[in-house]
This record gives sequence, C-alpha cells and structure tokens, in this order.
Amino acid sequence: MIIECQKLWKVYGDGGAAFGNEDRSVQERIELAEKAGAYVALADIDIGVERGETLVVMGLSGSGKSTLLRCLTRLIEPTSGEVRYEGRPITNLPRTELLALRRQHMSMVFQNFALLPHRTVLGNVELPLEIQKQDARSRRAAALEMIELVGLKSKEDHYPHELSGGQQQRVGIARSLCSNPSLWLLDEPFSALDPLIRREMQDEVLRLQSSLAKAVIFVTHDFEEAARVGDRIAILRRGRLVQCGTAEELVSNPVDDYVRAFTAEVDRGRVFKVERFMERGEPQAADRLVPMNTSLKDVSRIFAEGANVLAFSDDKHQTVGFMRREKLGEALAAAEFGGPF
Ligand SMILES: Nc1ncnc2c1ncn2[C@@H]1O[C@H](COP(=O)(O)OP(=O)(O)OP(=O)(O)O)[C@@H](O)[C@H]1O
Repeated sequence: MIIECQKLWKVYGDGGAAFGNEDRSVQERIELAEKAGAYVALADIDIGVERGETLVVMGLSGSGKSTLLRCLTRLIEPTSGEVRYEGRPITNLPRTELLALRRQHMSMVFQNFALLPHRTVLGNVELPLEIQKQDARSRRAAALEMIELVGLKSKEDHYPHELSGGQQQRVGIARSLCSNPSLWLLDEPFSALDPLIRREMQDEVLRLQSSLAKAVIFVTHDFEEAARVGDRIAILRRGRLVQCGTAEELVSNPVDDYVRAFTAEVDRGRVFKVERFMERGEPQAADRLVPMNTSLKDVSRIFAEGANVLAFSDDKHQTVGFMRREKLGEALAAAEFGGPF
C-alpha cells in the first residue's frame, strides 16, 4: 500500500476523549463523544490505496471526505489511529520530515484550481519544484513536459485568467504531477466544470493514471464520475465508512439505503461489465475479440456497429467467453432490473 490508515478518528471540540474507550462499539463511542460536546468527523476508518489504484471517496456533504483526505496527509492531525506511508507510520513523524514527505511524494488538486493569478502557466506548474529548490533549468524542463502531457503546449506564457475553467484545471493537474508524486489526491477536482468538459477531464485522469500509475484518492459527489474513474469506491456517512467496493459491487449489492440512494440514478449498462453476462467458453466464430471488463453499454455499441457474435478475453488475452447479438436485450434488462444471469 502507498497510503493506509487504521482505526482513524478525527474528533473536534470538547469531550473528544470520551470516544477513546475501545471496549465499546464504534457507535457507542460516537454517542459518548457527542454527548460530551464533541463532533466526530471520522470514526474508526480503515482504508488504503495501492500503486496504480484509484480509490474514490463519496458521501453527502459533511460526511468527512475532505477530512479523511487531509488526515491521511496530516494536513489535519488525526485524533487517533495510525496512518502509514509505504508501510511506515507517519502519524508521529516530526514536522520537517512530514513536510519533506509531502513535498516529494504527495500532491493535491483542488476544486477551485488554486492557481496563482500573477504567475504564468509555466510559473504555476513549476512552483512545487521551486519550493523543493530545484535549479531553474531542470524545473523548467520538467514543467514543460507536464504542460505538454496535459495538452497545454503553447499556453506556457498565458496567465490563469486567459484560460477556460477546464484549461485552468489542466494547469492544476500539471502542477500536481510536476514533482512526480506517488500519492495523487484530487478533492472534487471537476465540480466547477460543465458536464462535457468534466467528462473530458475524467478521460484525462484515466489516461494519465494508465501511464503514470499513481496511488490516487479522488473525492466526488457524483457516482457516474466515481464509476468512471475509480477502481474502488468508499462511501462515507457521518464519518463512518459504510461500504467500499467496485462500482459494480455497490450497484448490485448496496449494504443499505444510503448506498442504494447514491447508486440509484446510475446508468447500469455503463457500470456492469460484460463478464457477468457472457456465456463461458469459446465461440465457434466471432466478429471481434473484446476485453471482458468492457461495459455492457460499450458492448451494445459494438453490436450496433454490426457484430453478430463477440468473444471476450481475460487480462492474458485468452478467450474466456462470448455473446450472441440476440442475448444482448436480456443482458441489458438484467442489468437494469436484476434477474437471472
Ligand atoms: N475545525 C472544525 N471544527 C469542527 N467541526 C469541523 C471542523 N472542520 C470540519 N468540521 C466538520 O466535520 C464534518 C466533515 O467535514 P468535511 O469537510 O470533511 O466534509 P465533506 O464530506 O468533505 O463535505 P463537503 O462535501 O461539503 O466538502 C463536517 O460536519 C464539518 O462541519
């Protein structure tokens, strides 16, 4: 794991010590603390993210998403529990070491872009390396590379106000990646963008993640976004981790109505992979071979383009299943309404 926490609590205000009695249940401890006048923002959270993995954190406003992100980097000090970076506890790391760890290995993208208005694109992107006291030449080279990577080549000398919202967030992304962090944190990075640009930016994150393989924690309110960018989704409710799993698991097996409400509006064809609907084995003939983790929606598109039989492969490119065009309707109905498959 790049970053993980165990039994993480953040309790604000007076009477916080009341939660500390581990003989009691988590719920009792929350009630004790709140009776004593404290506010429990995070209660007993265990979670971690591996290299190359994107964990999405979701929950209603005030459920503790930003607090969790900040406690993991100790931008907010946890009240109790352990945080480990690459297996090493950082909960008691001295201030200077913590700062160095953050600068070198962690970075964050914010909802409001947080760019410096009087600096150019280049000036903004190279800032983290300037803080690390890298020499001007090498930081400029690294920043230009990042600017190109996020598709803003030729905009190096522009100022933030000369850019669209989407472009400004690309600058935020380039800046956050410039120091080559292992842990990439994105706190509702696209909420201020309109839906089309938002999708484009989600694709951008997917593209960058597939080549850079960071450990990513991505906070969002939007389940469609979570399903698109996340390998796993963690749902928080009033500081507690209610459920953590793939989008498909949360949609097909929500633990309670709170989780169900998050997934209710989602396009299930996009979330469900064809793997659960395909017939096992090899077809006699197929028009195309497609990975079995393709969404049912994308499979429908391929059928719509004229295919009659599709074969599906596992991650070793072996054919493991197939689907005939006439089975698609049944699969889509099962995805939407449940049923045999
Ligand atoms: N310094 C503080 N003192 C007391 N309570 C706080 C403090 N900071 C945050 N809180 C409370 O902790 C809870 C969690 O806040 P947090 O910002 O993590 O929520 P969030 O899920 O990120 O919400 P949003 O989606 O609105 O950003 C909120 O109820 C908030 O009011």
